[in-house]
Amino acid sequence: RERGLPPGPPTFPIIGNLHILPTEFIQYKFTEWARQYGGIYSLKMGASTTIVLTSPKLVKELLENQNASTADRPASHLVETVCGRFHLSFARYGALWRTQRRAAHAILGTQAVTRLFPIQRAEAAQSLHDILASPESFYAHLERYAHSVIMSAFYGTRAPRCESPEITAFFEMIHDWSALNEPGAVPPVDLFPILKFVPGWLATWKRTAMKVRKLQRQVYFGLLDRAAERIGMGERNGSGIEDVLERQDEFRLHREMIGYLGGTLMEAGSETTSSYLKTLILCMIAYPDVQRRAQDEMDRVVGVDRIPTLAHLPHLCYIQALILETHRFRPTLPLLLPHATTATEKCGGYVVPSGSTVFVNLWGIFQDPDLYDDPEKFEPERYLLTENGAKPGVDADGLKPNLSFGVGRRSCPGIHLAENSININVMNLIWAFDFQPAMDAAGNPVQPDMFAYHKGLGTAPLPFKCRITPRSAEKADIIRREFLDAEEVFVKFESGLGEEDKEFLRKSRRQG
Ligand code: HEM
Repeated sequence: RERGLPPGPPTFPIIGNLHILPTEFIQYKFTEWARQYGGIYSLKMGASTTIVLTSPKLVKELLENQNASTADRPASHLVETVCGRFHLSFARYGALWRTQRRAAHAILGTQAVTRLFPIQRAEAAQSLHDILASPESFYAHLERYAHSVIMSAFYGTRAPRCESPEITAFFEMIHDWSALNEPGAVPPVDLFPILKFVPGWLATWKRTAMKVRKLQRQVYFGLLDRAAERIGMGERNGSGIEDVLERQDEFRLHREMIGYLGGTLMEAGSETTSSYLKTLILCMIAYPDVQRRAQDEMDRVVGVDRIPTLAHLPHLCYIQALILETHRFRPTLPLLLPHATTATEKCGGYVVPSGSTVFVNLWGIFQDPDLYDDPEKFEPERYLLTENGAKPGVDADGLKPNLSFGVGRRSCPGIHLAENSININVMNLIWAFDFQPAMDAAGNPVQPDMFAYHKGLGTAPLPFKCRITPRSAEKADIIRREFLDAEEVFVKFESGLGEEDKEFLRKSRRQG
């Protein structure tokens, strides 16, 4: 470890700390080391340096105050093999990234997402209806919701059922893509470039990477071509792709960039949103008192004879606290996405060399007992005491309530769309349903495992069983009515659907 670097675990010649890195749930080890080495420490990966930040103050000092030199992403041979240089989330900092990011802002900025809100509301109404009809499939219904919103927002075509071909193809691809992104799934080709030359028949990861690339291109460019065809026929519905194609020269985007722009938005926005909502349900089951308090507030402010709207949210203090606590309790991206530095910087009095990888250990921050009382408990009340949920009186500089969406120039451009989705669905779900543990054969409640999460950079609760029932027959009627009313909004996004999707819609609308 070079002089001036933050401290860290002892290193081994050549490999540094590589041998002690866990290959799954790395955030737990990062947190253990943070308690030992402090809010900033370093790891050596071969010759390169990784910095781990577990202090909001130091996150602010490095990633916010020095945002121009900390906005890169680490080089990744895997990403280049699969997506070239056009994957907005993993793109190196530079002109290509800037071009795509500008286009993403045009589609997802505050004003633009106001136009998208009717489709989010309509999709959320379908979600309630789907859960009412088949509560045991709530997992798939939440995934469909999140995916369909982005499909409509960007491509202008929705995905009305879990089995819609656009959903199955996308999730088949994402399954392999997430597995490849798992730390340890691919040999350390970026540290030891010689490994790139291992022939495909010896390297399974290379074959999977090529399969993912093929699937991604089929899905992303297939959707792009369909959207272009629709627009060519004069059918417009205000979706992002219309703006992007119309302003293609102004944005300086070519076909390859547009294909990956849409693909990245689906990848970045779909699983994150559904994972958040699954965690919410998990917490409602494990913390029935919180559920009751949230339901009481919904009934008091919204009433029982109308569905909630965004206008109710400012009057729902406990629900707002619940939303923030769900982000804190199980952050969807527990290490955000890795940043990389393009200049040597100072942080906490230590040197952060140019070319370092920087991880924000959000999990470690959110579980820090110096910042939060009983951090392992799900307690929305903490956000009623202070804006960022920290213990009253502690120095919580840098602890923004929206830290879960990242920091600096790479922070989430989808935050407004995501927050609208979260707000409307949390209100809807709490208003509509009771969530209870599943029963075992002997009739005893089975408490879900609060740590049974998917591994990987992005996490989500593993499938769990529970009982979801409407809170009253009147509410069930309102849900059916809202679903039928949503057709008015949906109709503009359904023209390009396949026959099976259309038949499904005809049937569910007939049944109400
Ligand atoms: C619960 C929902 C979501 C959460 C918690 C979330 C969180 C994040 C985080 C932590 C990052 C990395 C920030 C960093 O590196 O500092 C990120 C990046 C990103 N997010 Fe989100 N996100 C969500 C939803 C969405 C949605 C709905 C979209 C778009 C439709 C989206 C698009 C993106 C993109 C494109 C990036 C990469 C930005 C870049 O590298 O320049 N996200 N998000």
